[in-house]
Order: sequence, then structure tokens, then C-alpha cells
Amino acid sequence: MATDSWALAVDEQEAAAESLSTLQLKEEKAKPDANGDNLVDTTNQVEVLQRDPNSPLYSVKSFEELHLKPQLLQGVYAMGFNRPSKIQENALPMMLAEPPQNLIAQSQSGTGKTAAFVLAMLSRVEPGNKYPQCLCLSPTYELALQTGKVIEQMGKFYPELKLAYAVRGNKLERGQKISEQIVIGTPGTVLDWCSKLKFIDPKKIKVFVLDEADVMIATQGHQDQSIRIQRMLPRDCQMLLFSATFEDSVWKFAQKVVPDPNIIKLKREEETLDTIKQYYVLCNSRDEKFRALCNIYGAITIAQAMVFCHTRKTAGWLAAELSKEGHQVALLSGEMMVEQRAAVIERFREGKEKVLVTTNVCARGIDVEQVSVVINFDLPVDKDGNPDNETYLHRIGRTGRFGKRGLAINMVDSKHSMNILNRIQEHFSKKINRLDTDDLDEIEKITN
Ligand SMILES: Nc1ncnc2c1ncn2[C@@H]1O[C@H](COP(=O)(O)OP(=O)(O)OP(=O)(O)O)[C@@H](O)[C@H]1O
Repeated sequence: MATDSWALAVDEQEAAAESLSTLQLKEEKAKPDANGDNLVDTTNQVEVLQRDPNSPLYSVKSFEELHLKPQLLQGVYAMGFNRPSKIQENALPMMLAEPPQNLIAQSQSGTGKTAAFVLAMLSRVEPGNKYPQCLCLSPTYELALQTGKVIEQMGKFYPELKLAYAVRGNKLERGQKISEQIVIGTPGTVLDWCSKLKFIDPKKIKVFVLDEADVMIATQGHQDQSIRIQRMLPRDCQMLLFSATFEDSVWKFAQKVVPDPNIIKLKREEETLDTIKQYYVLCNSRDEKFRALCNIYGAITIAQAMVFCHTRKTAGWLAAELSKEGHQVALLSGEMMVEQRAAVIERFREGKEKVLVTTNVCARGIDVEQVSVVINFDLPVDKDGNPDNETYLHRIGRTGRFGKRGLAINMVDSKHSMNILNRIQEHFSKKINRLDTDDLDEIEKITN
């Protein structure tokens, strides 16, 4: 398998990379809300969706039929999974085929992509060999930690298996070689571990995973680092690229750089999940948006909510205002230290705060089951002020995880933002209905 074509395609990609937004992240299950929640369904709903042929969770196969190793079957069932989702059913046979094949895969947010590539890594790793064999890149520190937890949980029936986190702050002694069989980390640190610090022998890597692959390709810094890592890998190393979104130019680029890939791609109209209801509210100012947010909160039972702002400043202001109103609010934005960010997410996951006010840094991958509402306090736009459709999809995908129902509410406060919303609707061919937040009955109706 040739691995140098990625580098050759870099120049063609640069223009596309410029126009795309930067990174974001992922997380795990929150404890159930003691008050209950009328938006989050029980696991029965998942069972139903998994039997509905139109659902991304639909699969005809059982995990047994995917021929997973017994220890992995045990791991899967210990995580409470009963049957594979569509992406797991489709991707796993391709990823486990011999000889190993490359894959570029797209599947809607929250449909089990992480479990799919984790199972692929765990299937290929030889725990008896005490050196890194699988490398997984995540765009953020928090996402790396979360995916690492999935690897640890799913691989717990391999007693010899160890995982190393190549993330900022994880200091090892220079020149030492690590014995962990799987390494997960962010591109900069992984690159250092492979090159400058030589903790990893890249020539022994068998599986290379790019999670949130589109943003890894589209963000210039990440792209450069990922390419430099890829160049060090052996020619027959299996490459697996996963994301919920692939902007057209990124998709083309991915196909050029991954040799002979298998491809799983969604049609545009399949990208949005029908289980997430989308609305917008019309306001005239930031203060009105704040009032509308409070009205929504007063009218419906919300387990946990994520509120997205365009800037750190707005996020800080909003978190302070919500606190003044008596809400338990957490704030997470990019300028915070990574350890602080991890602690904020951990508290949110544990249900200690009900609202997380954040920026795009949290748009991707956060997996908190109890998030029943996502609010776009500001609509996602790129640096030129155009709609950022990919970020929109990732943001609203923080709710409606794995078959649960969710609610996404967009705050529109100007002609310009109405125009952005219209363009998002057009892009996904999906109608976003207006909601009157002064009409409590109407708000209540949307949750039923
Ligand atoms: N087969 C399964 N059965 C039941 N639950 C599952 C299954 N696969 C994954 N899950 C659960 O579904 C949730 C979403 O999965 P995951 O985080 O892998 O989705 P994703 O597609 O990677 O999402 P995103 O696009 O946001 O990164 C997780 O809580 C995970 O534990």
C-alpha cells in the first residue's frame, strides 16, 4: 500500500483548508438526571431504531456475525451494546478484511464510529508484542482522553493490553521506548513521540486512525503534523479515516491521499438525524436572546444542555448571566488550560452542572448521553462570515446520541443571521421551524 500520495496532494488542498473552521472535541456519558427528562428516551427507543431499516442504527447482523475475537465480544457486551449500528456493521468487515484495507467512512454524529474504529484497532493489535502497533489521532486533548476510555473499556478483557496517551503534559523520559501497544493522542505530541523523542517506532505501526478526519485534514497545523506522521509509517499500514462530515473538497482530498480506500459516504440528505428536532427563535438583540433562553429553560424539563457561542467573550458573559439567574453553569473555552478543560467536562459528564456554555472547541464528539438540548446562541459561521454547515451538524449532534431524541434551538438576532439560517436549511434540505419563546404552550408542544 503506497503511503506517500497524501503529501503530494497537499498543495491542492491548501485553498480548501483555509476556509474551514478549526478544531473541536468529544466526551462521555453523564449520570442520569434525578429529575428525569422528557426528551431523552429509554433504551427501548434504540432497540426500535436499530430495527428500522431507514435508521443509521439499523443493522441486520449481530456482533457475533462480525467475527470479533471472543475477548472483544465480551468487551462489547460489557459496555451494554446489544447489536451493531449500521456504520459498525458496514465498516467492521471492511476494516477486518485480509489483507488490511484502507477506509474513509462517514456516519452521522453519535452513531458509533468511535466504537467501530476502536474495535478495528483492538482486533489487529497483538497484546504479546510490547511496542506501539496502533496509532489514533484526535483533534483535541479531551477527545483523545474520551476515546482512550473507550479503548480501555472495550479492551479490558486483554489483560496484557496497555494504552499510552500522547497528549500535552504527559512527560516521558527522553530516548525511552514505550511498551504500550496502542497510542492515542493529538497530532503535535504524537509527531514528537515518533520523531524528536523517538518513544514510538513508527515503522511498527499497523493501524493509523484519524478521528474527526475532516477537521484533521482541513486545519492546516493538524494536516501538516498528520502528514509528517503518515510519511514515517510503513507502506502497508492500514489507514482509517472517520467523521460525521466531509466538506466536498476535503472529501476529494481524502480520496487522493488514502491509497485504494473503501468508502462509506452519506448522501447530503442523510447527514442530519431525524431524531433531532430543529427550531429557531427570532430576537432583536443579545439580551433578547438571553431572555428567550431563560424562557425555554423555564418551560421545558432539560436534563443537560449545551449552549454554543461564537466567541469566548460572549460565552463568558452568557455563563455569568445564567449563573446570576440561578442556573448551574459550566464554562469551557479554548483559552483555558487543558487540565482545566478536562475537569470542566468531567463535572458536566457527572451531571454536576446542567448547562455547559462553550464555543466551537466543544462542537465535536462530546458524548454526554443526558444532553437533551443544544442551543446555538450564535449560529456557526466561518472566518468569512459564511455558514459553517459542518460545525452546525457537529454542534447539534451533541444531542440525539445513538437513537435518543434531541432538540436543537437556533437563536436568530438579525437579517444577517436569518440569512445564515436559511442557507443552512438549504444546504441540508431540512426545514427549521420557528418557535415563539413567549408562548409557553408552544415550547411545551415541541417536547412531546
Ligand atoms: N452498538 C452500540 N449499541 C449501543 N450503544 C452504542 C453502540 N455503539 C456505540 N454506542 C454508544 O453510542 C454513543 C455514541 O457513540 P460514538 O461516540 O461512538 O459516536 P460517534 O459516531 O463517534 O459520534 P460523533 O460523530 O459525535 O463523534 C456512545 O455513548 C456509545 O457508547
